[in-house]
Order: sequence, then C-alpha cells, then structure tokens
Amino acid sequence: MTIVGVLALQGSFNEHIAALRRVGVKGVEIRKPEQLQNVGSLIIPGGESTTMAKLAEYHNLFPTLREFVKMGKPVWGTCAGLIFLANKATGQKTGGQELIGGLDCTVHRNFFGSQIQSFAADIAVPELSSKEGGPEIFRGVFIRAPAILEVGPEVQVLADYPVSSNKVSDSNSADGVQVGNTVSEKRVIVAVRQGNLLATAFHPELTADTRWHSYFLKMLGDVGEGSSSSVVSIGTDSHLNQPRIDFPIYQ
Ligand SMILES: NC(=O)CC[C@H](N)C(=O)O
Repeated sequence: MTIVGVLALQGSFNEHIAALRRVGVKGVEIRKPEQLQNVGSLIIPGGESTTMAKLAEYHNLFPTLREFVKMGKPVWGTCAGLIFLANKATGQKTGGQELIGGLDCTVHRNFFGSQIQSFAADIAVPELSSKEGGPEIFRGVFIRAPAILEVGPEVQVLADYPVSSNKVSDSNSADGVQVGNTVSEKRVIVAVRQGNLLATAFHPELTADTRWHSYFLKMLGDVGEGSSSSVVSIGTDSHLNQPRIDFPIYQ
C-alpha cells in the first residue's frame, strides 16, 4: 500500500489523511526528522505558517525537510504548506519566518485578506482535468489564503484566479507590483507544479473532490516510488460519476 507522509505539526493534517484514505492511501503523521526516512513523499498542510515554522524549528525539521525536497521526493504544500515551499515570501510577520524553499516563486501571505475574507470559488483547472478527468473546474476553498505573484521558468502554472486591480494594488503596494490605473482585472496564481513539487493556495483536503490528491499520487509513480496502479480509488468517490462538485465536506 502506498504511504504518504503528512507533516502534522499544526493545521489540517487530519483532513489530508482522511482525503488520502478516500483514495485508498495511508497517510502517516510526521513530527520528527527521523520519521521522514519512512516515507517517500510528503504533504505539508494548511494552517498558520509562522506557527508551523516555529514548531518545525523547535523539532529541528528544517534541514531534513530541505534534504527531502533536494532529493526530488514528491512534496505537496497546501496554503501554509505552499508558503513553506516557496523560495520567497512577502507579507510575513516582523522578523519573517524560516522557509523550506525549493519552489521558484514569490508568494504573498494572506493575499486575499483576513480570516473573514475567506471564500470558496470555482477555479479553472485544465491540467488537473486533463490528467484526472472530471470537470474543468475545481471548488477552491481559500482560507486566509496566499497567492503566488511571480514564478520562475521551471514552474508550471496549474491554476490562477482573477482579482480586481485594486485588490492587487492594495495587497502589494509595498512590493511594487505594477498595476495600471484603469485595468479592472488581474490574475494571481493559485496552483503550480515544479518537477516533484506541487503547491496549491487553496485547500483540496476540505472538499470531496479528490483529484488533487490523485494527481499528487501520480507524481509518486513518476519517481518509481509506488505507482498510480497501486493507488486504489474507492468506489463512491469517483469524481467521474459526480454531476457537480463540490461543497466543503464540513457543510
Ligand atoms: N489556510 C492557511 O493555511 C492560511 C495560511 C496563512 N495565511 C499563513 O500565512 O500561514
């Protein structure tokens, strides 16, 4: 059976483990550096990235996490996990926070605003849909979500999201992002892949649509650690049969 590590310091690690279970895969909680040796892939969940970074530092996890990424093992960061993987983050708390890095992008923390500005929206996911089937949209749950403002040449953009130019200009005035006065819409990036690194600004573990989890599991096959054929999809979840996806599973 395929086993996936889930960083379990803080945040929505239980929800990821439950989502993995729905696609027939075992998720194991990772809290210590030595536990990373038992897994060939890792999910870094959403939560609060500053707190998560402090806990990771306390448990001396950063060197092993960086090594894990450098070795090319599949790692998927969702929301705070995306911030962890980014080479550069803006909008951090005073003093900043340690990052794992590896993903060639600049991410803006809390880009969409505070907790009460959290939202769910349909986003276009052509790559996901072409690899996993199902609708060309995905219900993205954005909770105090970050957005990616810049990516390097190796990074494949998997999804973006329209924001008003005011929004971009409010959030980034300090960062010098250029927005024309009259432009009414701009897009920010909310899902990317770079080799074996996957990152989403939203929370696929909070919806019943398991396609991002199966997409990530196929990356394990790409590095010869298990294969997609070892991933058993459990009947009722098959997204192909779902007429309309998707509300958060907590509703
Ligand atoms: N849902 C989330 O993971 C939010 C992340 C949060 N904005 C942070 O900086 O940590």
